[in-house]
Amino acid sequence: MLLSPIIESYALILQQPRTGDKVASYASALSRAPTAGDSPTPLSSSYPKKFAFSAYRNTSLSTAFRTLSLSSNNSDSRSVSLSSAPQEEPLCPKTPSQIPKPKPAPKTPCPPEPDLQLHIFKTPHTKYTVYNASPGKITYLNRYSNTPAPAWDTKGRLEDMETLYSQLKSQLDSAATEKTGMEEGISIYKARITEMEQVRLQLSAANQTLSTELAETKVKLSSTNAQLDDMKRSHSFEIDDLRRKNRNDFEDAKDDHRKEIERLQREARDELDRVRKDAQEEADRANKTWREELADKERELRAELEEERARRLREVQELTTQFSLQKLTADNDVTSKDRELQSLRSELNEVKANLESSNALNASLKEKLTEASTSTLTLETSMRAMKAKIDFLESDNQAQSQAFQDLNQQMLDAQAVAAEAKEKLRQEETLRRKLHNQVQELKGNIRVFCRVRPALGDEETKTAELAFPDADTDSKEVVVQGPDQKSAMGTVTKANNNFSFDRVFGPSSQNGEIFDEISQLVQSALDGYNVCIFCYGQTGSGKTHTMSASDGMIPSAVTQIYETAKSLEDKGWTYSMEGSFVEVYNETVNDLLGKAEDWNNKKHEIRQDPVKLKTTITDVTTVNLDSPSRVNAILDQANRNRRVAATQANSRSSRSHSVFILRLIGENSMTGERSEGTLNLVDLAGSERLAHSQVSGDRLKETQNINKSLSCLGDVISALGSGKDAKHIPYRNSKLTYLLQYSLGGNSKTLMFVMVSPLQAHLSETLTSLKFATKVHNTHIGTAKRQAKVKD
Ligand SMILES: Nc1ncnc2c1ncn2[C@@H]1O[C@H](COP(=O)(O)OP(=O)(O)OP(=O)(O)O)[C@@H](O)[C@H]1O
Repeated sequence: MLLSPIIESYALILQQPRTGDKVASYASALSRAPTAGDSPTPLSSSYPKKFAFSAYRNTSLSTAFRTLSLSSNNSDSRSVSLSSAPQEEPLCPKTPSQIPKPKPAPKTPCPPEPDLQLHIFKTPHTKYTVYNASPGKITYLNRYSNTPAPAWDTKGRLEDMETLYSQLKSQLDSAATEKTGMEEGISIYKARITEMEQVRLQLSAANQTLSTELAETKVKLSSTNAQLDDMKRSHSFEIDDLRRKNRNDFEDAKDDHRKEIERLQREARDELDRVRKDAQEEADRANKTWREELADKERELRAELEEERARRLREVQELTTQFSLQKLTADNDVTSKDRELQSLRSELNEVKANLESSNALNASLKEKLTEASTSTLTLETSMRAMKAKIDFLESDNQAQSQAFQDLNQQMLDAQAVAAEAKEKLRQEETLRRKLHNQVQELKGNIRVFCRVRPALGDEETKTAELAFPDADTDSKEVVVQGPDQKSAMGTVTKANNNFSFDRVFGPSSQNGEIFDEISQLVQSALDGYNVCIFCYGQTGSGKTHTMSASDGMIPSAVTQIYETAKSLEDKGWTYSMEGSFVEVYNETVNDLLGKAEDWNNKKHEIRQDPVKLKTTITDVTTVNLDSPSRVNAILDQANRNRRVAATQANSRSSRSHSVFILRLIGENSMTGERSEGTLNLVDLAGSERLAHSQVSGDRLKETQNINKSLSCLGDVISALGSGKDAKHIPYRNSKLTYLLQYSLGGNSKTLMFVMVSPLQAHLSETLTSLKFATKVHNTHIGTAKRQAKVKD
């Protein structure tokens, strides 16, 4: 009975799962081992013996013995054993190194536990088996018969007990030995634990050190990161600076490159100018030759003329003397004079021929200039090619730098040459102006052209007899058959009236043809001279058609001036054109570009500037002619105003003089020269004679005023021809002559168109007009001299 708790403890131990944690299981079993007062049963088996010792470690030997004795008294068994106790490794190794390491759980399932049996062997003849058939029940068996042991076998039991005692003692000894071993093991464990503690402390210290180092390393790392960031920032700044610098360098290089290209282009242009200059030089040489020839001719002609004049004067004196002395001799002298006159005529013809050859030279010069323009075009083409070349060169700067330098040199040379060419051109233009003026002077500063208009509509049958004998050659003569004349004998004859002018235009002539003849005068206006072109003739003779038709003198002159001014821009000239258009009606000046309604209210005064030789009209409209098309608008407005002012029976254009005043101001930016010319284009009122017009009242007054102003015009021209001083020229006698004061006489150039109607009904007026024109034609103004003859 006393052994049952121990057996139960064993059973519990044996029933524990076979895990590695045996120590915990045994401790648990011992915790339930009998305490003082219990009766432990010593174990004889070798392996559980240790635990028996443990079970009794707090029990005295006597108590243990007694307990066993008591137990043996109640049983036949002499020994106790655990028949099915597992033979496992020792639970408590002797050294720390023998501490069992946990083993992994067996992979195969454990075999089923057999019924627990405890065998205790005491003597050779007695056997006690403790059999635990069921919990709490122990049976003692005879060792031989394996039947329950008899209670009476005391001796056997004592022997068994002695045996058990000796066994117990030896077990206790061995337990003590084991205890010592275990204590040693414990001390070893302790030492080991101490060691491990030290190791742990060392490890802690090392850990601490490592932590500190880690913290320091972290600090260093963060400072390194900060440094790295700083470096990155500074590096990025440096990169930015470098980029900026690179960009600036690139821009500089680009600028230099662009400048280089511009310079090369300039040089190319200069090269072009140089080539142009070469062409110009060629023209200059021809021009120079021509000029020299012209100068020679001019000198010769002047000398001849002077000589002829002196000779003629002498001859006239001689003839006069001889005429007074001998009449017969005078006849001979007259004959001789006729011959001389003939010779003079031939000389005059010669002079004219020379002039024509000069004109031909002029034309050839023009051709050369055209050639020069052509070569300029060629040069422009080559310039374009050069530009393309420059573009190509741009693509490879490095390789082309040498070529650029060469080009640069060439262009510098060309620049110098171009400057020279420009200077020569300018000199050429100055010379051309001078020569042009000389030619105009040679032609005469007053010229008369005659124009016969065609018969219109049903006028064909009523025309007068007009002939143009030299129409195929000079076109200078017109022959008008006069009215019937009865002789004393009663015969009726018709006299031929021959008129000779600078140029005669027949009925088939067109405005364009006429303008060609006067274009040189327009050029003179551009060169700074005052020019006056007026149309004289009876009503309906074609004055307005010649002046103001769409292809008339006024539009054509403006167009030519505009074009010439543009072409002179190359030579440094800039022109401004101002136009005004007035009429002189009944000795009053009206503004044709103003409002016709204002004519009665506005008074316009003519003001003269004797210093600048300039005429101005107060309060008159002045239009800036910035394009040729403006002139048509001006002419339309003038016509509208004239229509408003006209009465039913009185066309205003027939009864007033209209004056188109074009002021041309040129400035040369190269030379600083300035020119100021005026072109007056005058459409005179009808020149019908008072006696023929048979009018009265207002019409009479108009006619009187017209005749007065036309007569004054004749007087002024006559006075100019007689060489009178400017002070004695009667400009002030009429508004018309006063207005044209600085455009008639002096250095000015005058052209009169005498307009002729082809009608028989107008014959008388035609003859009167032609005679007046002849008078003007015979007037010599300025340096050029003219001679003309009129045969009645
Ligand atoms: N050369 C010409 N060719 C064709 N028609 C012309 C020519 N000359 C004049 N005419 C016509 O003759 C007519 C009269 O011409 P215009 O009006 O020019 O004369 P005018 O002398 O100016 O007259 P007015 O003194 O009244 O102004 C117009 O119808 C005009 O078209």
